[in-house]
Amino acid sequence: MKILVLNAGSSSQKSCLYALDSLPSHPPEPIWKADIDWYAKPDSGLLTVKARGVKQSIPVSASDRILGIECMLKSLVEGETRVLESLAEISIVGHRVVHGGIEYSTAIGIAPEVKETIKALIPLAPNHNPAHIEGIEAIERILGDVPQIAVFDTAFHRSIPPASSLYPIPYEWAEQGIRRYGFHGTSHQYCSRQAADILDRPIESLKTIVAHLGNGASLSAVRGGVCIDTTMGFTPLEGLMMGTRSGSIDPAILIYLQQEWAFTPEKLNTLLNKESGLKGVSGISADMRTVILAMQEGDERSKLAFDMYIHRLKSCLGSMLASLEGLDALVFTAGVGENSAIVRERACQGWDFLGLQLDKEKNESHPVDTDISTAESKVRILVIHTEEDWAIARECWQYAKFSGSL
Ligand SMILES: Nc1ncnc2c1ncn2[C@@H]1O[C@H](COP(=O)(O)OP(=O)(O)O)[C@@H](O)[C@H]1O
Ligand SMILES: CC(=O)OP(=O)(O)O
Ligand SMILES: [Mg+2]
Repeated sequence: MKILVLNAGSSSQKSCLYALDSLPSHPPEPIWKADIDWYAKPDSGLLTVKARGVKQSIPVSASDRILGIECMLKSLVEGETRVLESLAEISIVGHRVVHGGIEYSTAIGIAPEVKETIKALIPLAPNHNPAHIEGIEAIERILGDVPQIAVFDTAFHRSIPPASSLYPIPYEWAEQGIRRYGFHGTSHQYCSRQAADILDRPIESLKTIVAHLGNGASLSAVRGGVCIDTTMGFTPLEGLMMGTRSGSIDPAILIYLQQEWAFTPEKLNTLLNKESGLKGVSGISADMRTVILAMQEGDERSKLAFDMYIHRLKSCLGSMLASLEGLDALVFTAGVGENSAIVRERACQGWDFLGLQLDKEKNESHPVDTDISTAESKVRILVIHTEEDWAIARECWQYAKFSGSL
């Protein structure tokens, strides 16, 4: 079975193709991978395709994204990256969908009403849900009625109990859907299961915190495989300090900026989502690598941005720890979590009273899917390569199996 996965972000469209005869226990390599960076150049995007040992870069239009996605799919059947005779060989398409609202707690086939719900949720995920709709409509146009599945970032967090999923605001607002949804759920779920596998312990016995630190960043508290708390909220803006997002700030700042500085909601949205976080504080970059380099070269604002990032990460770790009332494993994942030894080191400092001890050497040895705590540590510290695309493909496989199309 050929499963195509589309993972649309605000600034990129990632995609991969899996060819499966059976469901493997470990993530297989996709046979084709593509990535469109819509902002690669001021006037055009850049498509990068990797397949059959070849890497190709092709400029694509950024003003008509559906055309760009068409170009990406053509590379499956044409040229040096060709891996299919025809696009009709694709049996099913899985989409990462960031916001599923209160409506969806599992993956679901994309019927017209599902598409309408994803559209209706655009105000709650303005940087993500429009891109998912583009991806779904591009597939409809190019592949006709191939089954499409939505796998929601919010689904894994539906188990969070009301004491942590509701805000202390007029209760009627909660009844209208203003509550914590949480995001990156596919990654949190995959990593918490993988942690149990690596530790060779039943997931039911584990209290785990997953730190998904990418461009967007969130923590989850997982008890016995069930999510009980997370740092992102009604939208992916709450919680940790991120690349370009502020994370949590006093809500009265927004009232002040509107009343005293005449900021419009649109302006606030752009400034808090795209011009804050590491980028806003350092004034240099949203990319943790660049901020660390500048800090090491003596740039004061980059040092401040880094210190704030760590402070907020540790505060939120404390909050997840309180929800779990204990901790067996702390997992680092996503771009920053998997690659930055200094972020892991600083995040793990000061928890001696918990018996949490990082092994410095292991931490600096580019660890993947491994334990980086000392033998004496009472809490295991793991680095896990997140496999959101594979988790989505697996959902597609299961959906196809149970719907009888396998
Ligand atoms: N070696 C590294 N050190 C620090 N940060 C890194 C490193 N490699 C990647 N990153 C960070 O990872 C981020 C991207 O993470 P990723 O999980 O791919 O994000 P997303 O899926 O949200 O786009 C980049 O912005 C970069 O800051
Ligand atoms: C929900 C979210 O923040 O996603 P990403 O990290 O991909 O931007
Ligand atoms: Mg990501």
